[in-house]
Amino acid sequence: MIEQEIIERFTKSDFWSFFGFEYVRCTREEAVIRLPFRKQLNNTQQTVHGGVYMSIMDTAMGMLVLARGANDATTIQMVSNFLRPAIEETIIAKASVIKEMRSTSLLQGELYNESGDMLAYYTATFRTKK
Ligand SMILES: CC(C)(COP(=O)(O)OP(=O)(O)OC[C@H]1O[C@@H](n2cnc3c(N)ncnc32)[C@H](O)[C@@H]1OP(=O)(O)O)[C@@H](O)C(=O)NCCC(=O)NCCSC(=O)Cc1ccccc1
Repeated sequence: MIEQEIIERFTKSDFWSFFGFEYVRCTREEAVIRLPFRKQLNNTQQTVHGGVYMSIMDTAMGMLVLARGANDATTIQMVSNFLRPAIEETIIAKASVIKEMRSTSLLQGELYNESGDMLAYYTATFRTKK
């Protein structure tokens, strides 16, 4: 059972509204959030900044780890494979758990545009407290 309180803690945070994330779903299997384009997210090449890619993915992964029952969690490692620039388009982040261990969780994630093209692929490790 997914903790609604965790989802609300994320969606009501200042960080969430600063970026303009939109909640799609969070099940035990995956967390999905969206980020509609606005020009403030662009780098100087007029593509969405790589740090924005990592921010939405870290947020989706953090939500999933906590919603699955960890009392506390923090990212200790995250690898971003930037596959395609986002040019004036909505970004969709999908995070899932590969393996939950005693004190760490291994996650994977993908970013897509609305056409279904993969923009980036992630693996990350979260330190967790049960
Ligand atoms: C807490 C800790 C990770 C480690 O505590 P410390 O006191 O420094 O060290 P201590 O020695 O006590 O280690 C304890 C245990 O940990 C282990 N270990 C340590 N390092 C590593 C490693 N690199 N890799 C693997 N394991 C490691 C160590 O072996 C030990 O294991 P043991 O207990 O013997 O089995 C600290 O370095 C830290 O806060 N880093 C910053 C994290 C941060 O800022 N992330 C970004 C913000 S998150 C975000 O924004 C997303 C989000 C949103 C919402 C919700 C969720 C997520």
